[in-house]
Amino acid sequence: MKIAPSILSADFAYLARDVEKVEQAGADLLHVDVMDGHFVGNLTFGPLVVQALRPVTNLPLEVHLMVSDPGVWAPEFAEAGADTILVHEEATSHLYGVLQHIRAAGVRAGVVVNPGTSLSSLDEVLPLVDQVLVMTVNPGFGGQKFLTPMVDKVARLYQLRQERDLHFAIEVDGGINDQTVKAAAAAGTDIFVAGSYVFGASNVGDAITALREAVK
Ligand SMILES: O=C(CO)[C@H](O)[C@H](O)COP(=O)(O)O
Ligand SMILES: [Co+2]
Repeated sequence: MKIAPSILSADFAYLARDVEKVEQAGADLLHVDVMDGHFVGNLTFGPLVVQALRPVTNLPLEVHLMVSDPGVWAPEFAEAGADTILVHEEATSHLYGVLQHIRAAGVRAGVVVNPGTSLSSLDEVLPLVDQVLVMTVNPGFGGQKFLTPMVDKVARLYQLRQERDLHFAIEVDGGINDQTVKAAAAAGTDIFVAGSYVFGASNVGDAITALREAVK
């Protein structure tokens, strides 16, 4: 399993310190929630923050683009040093092209589905992506409750991957803690985003260990 702490729940006044903490605690990558106040009702980081983080960590940076114009912003985040860029299916009518451009920039490309979006809408892009992110909360805010019905969606995605002999990583994002991680793992998740559970803990290392122990 890979654990991707979401810096949405970090202390922004001490971002580099918090990133270092999770890196030392054994996190596998860093999840950066980019929100534009339009696609979702919250406003967070721009490419300059990714550029600033790049030299302070060796962790791969994955950028979760919750913006209305992913085709406009993806090249900016690629340039800033993103290792993976995740684009919402719901955000663009040019999904295939945006994913192609991300890959052409030498960056891993992923697609994201909101809880209400069917996996069938990903049919044509699945062979093109390195990662599929299943939202397990409605996007926009950290600290929300895990949507249990999404476990079945992950299981269906896992089955689809096998049937079509594809190799994308399966990721979940939202409401992951030492309980919800179990069902998500059993359904076939490879990468777990965790924001409030990790950064809200008194010891981030203990929180990361608890996630790993919970799925053993
Ligand atoms: O994309 C997100 C919200 O849109 C965040 O990555 C997600 O909510 C993580 O936070 P938490 O683990 O606290 O739910
Ligand atoms: Co996210």
